[in-house]
Amino acid sequence: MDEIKIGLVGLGTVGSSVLKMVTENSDKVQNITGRNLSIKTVVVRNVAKHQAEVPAGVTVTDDLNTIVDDPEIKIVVEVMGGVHPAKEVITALLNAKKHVVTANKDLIASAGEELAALAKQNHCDLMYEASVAGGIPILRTIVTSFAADYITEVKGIVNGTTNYILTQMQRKHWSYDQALMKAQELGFAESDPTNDVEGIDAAYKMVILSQFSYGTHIKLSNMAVEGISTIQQADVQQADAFGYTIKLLGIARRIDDGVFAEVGPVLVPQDHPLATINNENNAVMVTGQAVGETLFYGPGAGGLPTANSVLSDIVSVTKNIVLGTTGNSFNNYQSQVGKVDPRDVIYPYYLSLKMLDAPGEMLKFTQIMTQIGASFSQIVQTKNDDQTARVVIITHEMSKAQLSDLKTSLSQINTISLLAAYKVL
Ligand SMILES: NC(=O)C1=CN([C@@H]2O[C@H](COP(=O)(O)OP(=O)(O)OC[C@H]3O[C@@H](n4cnc5c(N)ncnc54)[C@H](OP(=O)(O)O)[C@@H]3O)[C@@H](O)[C@H]2O)C=CC1
Ligand SMILES: N[C@@H](CC=O)C(=O)O
Ligand code: NA
Repeated sequence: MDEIKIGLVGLGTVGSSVLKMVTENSDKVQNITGRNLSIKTVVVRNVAKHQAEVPAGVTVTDDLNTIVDDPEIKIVVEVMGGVHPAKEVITALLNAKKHVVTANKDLIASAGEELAALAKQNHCDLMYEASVAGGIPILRTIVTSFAADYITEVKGIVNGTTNYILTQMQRKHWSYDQALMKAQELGFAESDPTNDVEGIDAAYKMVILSQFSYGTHIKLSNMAVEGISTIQQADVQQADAFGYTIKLLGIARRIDDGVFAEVGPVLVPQDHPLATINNENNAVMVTGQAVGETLFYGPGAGGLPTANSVLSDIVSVTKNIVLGTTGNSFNNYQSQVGKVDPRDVIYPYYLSLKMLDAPGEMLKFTQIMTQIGASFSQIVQTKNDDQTARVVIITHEMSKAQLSDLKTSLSQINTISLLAAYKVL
C-alpha cells in the first residue's frame, strides 16, 4: 500500500496528541483513505527533552530543513504556535510543495489570505480546522453544510481557557488567578495566556469564522475586543442573582449589508444554551436564513480533541492527494460587505458603576441616561466599605452609539465611574 509520510513541527500539548493519534488510529485512516500514514520527522526547539517521547524510527530534530528537504514528506503539521517564526516555517514548507495542516489561529487570522494564495500557487492544500474551537468540526461544516445558506449570525464561546476560568469562578468561587493556573496546567491556555484572557484568541477565531461565514476579512483592529481579566467576582455573583451567566462571547452578525463583530463578556440568560457550556468546552451557534439556529458543541481546547481536528484535515489532504485535487482553498467564499452604523447595533447592557454614596449622585446618572434616550429595567445598589456605593443596572435595549455617549458623559463626572458595561443576550 502507498505510504504518506508526515512531518510534525511542535511536540507540545497538540503535537504529542497528533503523534499518538497518527500512530494508534492508522488502521481506520488507512481503511478510509487507502494510504498508510506515518510521522517521519518531528521538529522541536529542545531535542533532548523530546527524544524519548517518540516511537523508534521517528527522527527528532531542531532543523526544519530536515523536513523541507525531504521529498518523502508530503504533509506537514504546524503546531508550534505564534505568528513568528510559524509564518516563515509555513512559507518555506509551501514553497517546498508540502501540504500544510495547522492549528495556528494567530497566524491564520493575521496572514491566512497571503498563505492561502501561496498554497494555491504551489498547488498545495492549507487546512486549519483545529484553529477554531479546538475539537469542534466547525470550519468544514460551514464550508460544506452552509454552502448555500445565507448566514446571518455566528456567535459563541470560542476560547476554552476563559470559559474554564469563568466556570470555576462561578461554580466553585475560585479566584481568577487560581483558575488560570489550573487552565495552564491542563494545557488549554496558550504558552503566554495574555491572548486568551484579553479576548484576542477569541477575536482571531471570530476573524476566521467571519471569513468562512461572510466571505470577508475583518481586521482585528476594527473589532472591539475585551477579555475577562477585569471581571470581578461580585459581577459574576450579581449576574447570577439577575438570572444570567457571564460568558466571553464572540459575535459576528450581519446588520443590513455590513458585518458587526465583537468579543467581550456577555450576560447570557441562564436558560439559553450558551449559558450551559462549561469548563473548556466551546459552542458555536450559526444562524442561517434557511436552516435557522444551529448549535455546535464540544471541547474547545486540549490535546486529543484538537488533534482530532488536525487528523480530519490530514485525512482530507490525503483524499485530495489520492484524487489529484490538491491546491483548492479551504474556504472559497469571498464577498464585499459594508460598514455597520453603531446606531444599528442594539443590545441591553449590564452596567456596573461606582458612585459617591451621597444625595443627588443617582439623579446625575439618571439625567445622563435621559439625555441619551436610554432607560433601565433592573437596579441594585450596595454600600461599599468607603464613602461609595456599587450600583448595578440592566438597561433596556440601547445602541452602541448611545453606550459611547454614556461613557463620554460619565467620564466628565468625577464622582461616578463606570466599572463594566457588558452586553446582555
Ligand atoms: N493547547 C490547545 O488546547 C490548543 C492549541 N491550539 C494551537 O495549537 C498550537 C500548539 O499549541 P500547544 O500544543 O498548546 O503548544 P505547546 O506550547 O504545548 O507546544 C509548542 C511546541 O512547539 C515547539 N516549538 C515552539 N517554538 C518552536 C520553534 N521556534 N521551533 C521549533 N519548535 C518550536 C515547542 O518545542 P519545545 O517543547 O522544544 O520548546 C513545543 O513542542 C498553537 O498554535 C495553539 O494556539 C489550538 C487549539 C487548542
Ligand atoms: N488557548 C486556546 C486553545 C484553543 O484554541 C483556548 O483556550 O481556547
Ligand atoms: Na474546529
